Amino acid sequence: YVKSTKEILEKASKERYAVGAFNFNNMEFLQAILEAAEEEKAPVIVATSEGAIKYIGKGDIEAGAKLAVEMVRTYAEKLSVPVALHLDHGRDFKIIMAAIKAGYSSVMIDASHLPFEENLRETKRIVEIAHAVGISVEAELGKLKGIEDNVVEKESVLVDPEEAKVFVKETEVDFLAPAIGTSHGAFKFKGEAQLDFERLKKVKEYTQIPLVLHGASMVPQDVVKLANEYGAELSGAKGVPEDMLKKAIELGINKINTDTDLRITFVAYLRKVLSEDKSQIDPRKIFGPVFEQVKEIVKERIRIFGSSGKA
Ligand SMILES: O=C(COP(=O)(O)O)N(O)CCCOP(=O)(O)O
Ligand SMILES: [Zn+2]
Repeated sequence: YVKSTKEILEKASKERYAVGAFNFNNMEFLQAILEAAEEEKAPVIVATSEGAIKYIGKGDIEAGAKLAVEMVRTYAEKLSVPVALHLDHGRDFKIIMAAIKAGYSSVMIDASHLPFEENLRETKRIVEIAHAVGISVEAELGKLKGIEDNVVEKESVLVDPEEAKVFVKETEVDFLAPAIGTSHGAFKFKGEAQLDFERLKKVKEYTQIPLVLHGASMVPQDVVKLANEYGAELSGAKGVPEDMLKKAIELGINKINTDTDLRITFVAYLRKVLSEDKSQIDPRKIFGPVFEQVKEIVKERIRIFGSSGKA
């Protein structure tokens, strides 16, 4: 059934577990994510980035947002688990408004590329509008970038817990994504994986709101190897280790954005199915087994996040 992002995340924050926020760009990814949540009896957040809305609407933003909402509602109303639809990395005011108008439960205003004061002003503006119509808001502080062990870079890239305290108080934002060293995609971290847990601990203490981890894909090496065996070129791919994810959840992360793990699984098994079933032309017989695997990786993530059985 459909439930608000805010209710889903406040329960997670109180009970110290995390809920997956899985991105989708088409019907099959959405089906796989929702089936996984249902089988794990877990609450789930499904998310579209601005690029996903443009892709679903073939460039027509209103149509894309509307179709995303209607696909989610049509599937979710049959499920026994709570589902929320979220706009990921909203930057374009028109797209954020289109998502709110179409019926998204929450929107991210991503102004983290702007100086602190401008990020705060932009976020405050979206919060005022969204809250007026019962929609919750996520914002980001710091930049999604792997960090070396040097102080200067850390200060310019990672979240400043003191700033986070002021930011959340002034903007009344509902969820915060503090940058602690993760980054999007399959090639995270320059050297060894490292996250700044000290900063995360302080941000939770100072803000006491649900926190979000972006760039959280684990990039499983067995799947990367399989993809490469069937012709992909993903050597050097690296993600967030399981023990670090679990520690981040203990320290107060409640929403975990995961896209790359689904993409890598999709690519590995699509290549495998196509190369093994050379006469197959029925998309259902190709996508069927591929998205079974995508469903499985989502179930694995839900179990690691601790939200299995929390519906
Ligand atoms: O944090 C994440 C995903 O992190 P991951 O790459 O580690 O899965 N996200 O917000 C997903 C961002 C997807 O954006 P786009 O559709 O423009 O490519
Ligand atoms: Zn992100």
